[in-house]
Amino acid sequence: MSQKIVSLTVRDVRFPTSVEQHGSDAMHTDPDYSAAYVLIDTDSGLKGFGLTFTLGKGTEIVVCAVEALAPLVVGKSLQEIVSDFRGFYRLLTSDGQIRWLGPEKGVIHLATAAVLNAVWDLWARAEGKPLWKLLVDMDPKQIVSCIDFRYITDVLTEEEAHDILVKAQEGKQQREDEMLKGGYPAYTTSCAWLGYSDQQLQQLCTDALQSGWTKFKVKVGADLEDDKRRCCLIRQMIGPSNTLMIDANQRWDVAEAISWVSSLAEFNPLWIEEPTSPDDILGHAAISKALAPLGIGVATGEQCHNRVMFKQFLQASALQFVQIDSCRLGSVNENLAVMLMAQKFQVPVCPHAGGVGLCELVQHLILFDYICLSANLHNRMCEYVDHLHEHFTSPVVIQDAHYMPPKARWNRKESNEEEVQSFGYKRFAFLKCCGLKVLSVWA
Ligand SMILES: C[C@H](O)[C@@H](O)[C@@H](O)[C@H](O)C(=O)O
Ligand SMILES: [Mg+2]
Repeated sequence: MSQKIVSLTVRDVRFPTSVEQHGSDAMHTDPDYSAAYVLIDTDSGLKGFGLTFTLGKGTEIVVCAVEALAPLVVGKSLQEIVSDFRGFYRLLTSDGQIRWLGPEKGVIHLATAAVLNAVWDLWARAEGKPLWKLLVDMDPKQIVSCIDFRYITDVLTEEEAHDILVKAQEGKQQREDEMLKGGYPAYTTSCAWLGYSDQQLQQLCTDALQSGWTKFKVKVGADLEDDKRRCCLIRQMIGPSNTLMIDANQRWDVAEAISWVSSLAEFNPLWIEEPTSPDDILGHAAISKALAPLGIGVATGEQCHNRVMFKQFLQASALQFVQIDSCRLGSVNENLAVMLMAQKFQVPVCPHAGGVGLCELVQHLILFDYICLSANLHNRMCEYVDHLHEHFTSPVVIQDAHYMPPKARWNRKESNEEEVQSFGYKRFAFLKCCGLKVLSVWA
């Protein structure tokens, strides 16, 4: 069957997370976790679901951008798209009248991600596999055929990428079995959003320790004395051997970042995340260099808007942890490019997932990264936040602080609408929202 795409619709979905300060940080003090939520319909009845993560009012603009891209998608068949996925990626990112808005950055790139995430979902459903499994089962040639290597061939050519993937085939089955059994290691950010009180932080940390969490991220950057007190509190609670990370969400200038983080070095953080402007590659390099003697790495990526930026971060040794994001970059296609470059530079990938739906999405990418690329778990972990999973028909499964791979197989022939919304790349069918309850209040 051709699976011709007959329509693409997009919804503005918002959650009032700011009311209880969930997701708050030094720059986003009142975030309402939101999504531009895309539905692709085909002539066969098969659907694809995709989203991009945004905050509150900004969602309106992303929705407009998705609508602007829709004519490039409607009328194409899934077969046509995936037989030249690189070409389709370029089509979406190179439109003569739209690319001026980016190119490949900002609102238009978030929209590209939402659309492509839905296309990947459609493909995974058509194959009857969760997305990670679709990727893991693809041969290296097919994987590289999805990637646009334009602007990165000075660091990674198609041939090199292919060789990296071929080399990593060894032990692949064993790693897949290992993941199915024990899952991929995760860390939690949910104990220590900036707007949480000390009491709340302590309670959440106690609960998290009891549930088996060993790696914790704390928001910092608004007030140094507050940061010292909160880091001290959490370090005391988790003990010296558990892992602590800190995240400033772009709050500082370069020199300020170095001195502020040096003052927090006694709490032994593994990384400082987004210490300064996400675009300041050389600034991040300076911070990395200054903090290396303290044993503190620099992590960034949630607002690193494309593969070219990641290329330069890697070339400049400006980051020690690559935080890919399934919605900031151009979906799976561009994330594959970044994971391959990270592998070449031997820098660990630790995906960003602080938002609605990001955990559900990015788990598929990190499973691919481990099984088909890195074969390494040292200093590698995927972020987890404990919010809004109830809005997904199949939320992520965390066991003993590990992401358990989605195992669903979707059989098109036996499906009904409920099943359609329950399997595949993700299952980001926000049932409650699509019932418009949340939408009508918050949109
Ligand atoms: C506004 C958001 O919650 C951010 O604070 C969040 O994505 C964060 O930077 C993270 O690393 O999870
Ligand atoms: Mg962050």
